[in-house]
Amino acid sequence: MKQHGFGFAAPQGTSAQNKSAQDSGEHDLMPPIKLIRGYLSEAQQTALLEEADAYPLSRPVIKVYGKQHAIPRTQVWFGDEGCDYLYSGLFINALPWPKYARLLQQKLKRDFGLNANGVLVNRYADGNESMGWHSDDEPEIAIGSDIVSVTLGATRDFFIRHKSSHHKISISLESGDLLLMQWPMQKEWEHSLPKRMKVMEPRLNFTFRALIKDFHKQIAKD
Ligand SMILES: O=C(O)CCC(=O)C(=O)O
Ligand SMILES: [Fe+2]
Repeated sequence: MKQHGFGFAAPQGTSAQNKSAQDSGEHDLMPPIKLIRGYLSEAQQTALLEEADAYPLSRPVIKVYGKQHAIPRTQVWFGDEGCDYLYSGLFINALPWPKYARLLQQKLKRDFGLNANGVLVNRYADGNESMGWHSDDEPEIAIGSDIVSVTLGATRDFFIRHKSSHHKISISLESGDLLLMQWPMQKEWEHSLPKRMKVMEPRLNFTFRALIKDFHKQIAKD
């Protein structure tokens, strides 16, 4: 792979906050998020996209309402040792961090103090691929931790909906954008990535998460 001589330095002007969140309701109920447009430079985006060409993505089959379905996207989980993830009833062993995903994790630590020890990478081949409504509220996610989502490739709409009022907002996420989902968003809000048939290009999304190390080993012992 080509080497990109840059150090994932802290960005200039990480100022935009909630600006492009389109409020579709009458009231001002807003999820605890921060949106940073253009968080990654073009060079950083290229490095990650090129690296991702070699990621061992798979399309696991999960149970939804009692029926088995192949997920409408492909994914891979990278993380520290002991940071395995049980996601939609699926046990995923952490694979070792690739170089640029690791550099991005370290940059998020510098810029936000984020203690992520794993990242779920989702790839949506085109607008026909999607993710349904859910919260990232698995028990192994460390209490009080934020989740950071970084988008590469195609622009896609991202929905956030309040669990009880169903108040919904839509954010158009573009390549290089970062969405910080702050604790306790996952308790009160769900999110989804709807299908968009006009989108022909692939999109990659990295969600960095802080897991309780050895959570599953602990459970097995109990
Ligand atoms: O692709 C996205 O923007 C959303 C990904 C997501 O919600 C997840 O991985 O849990
Ligand atoms: Fe999610």
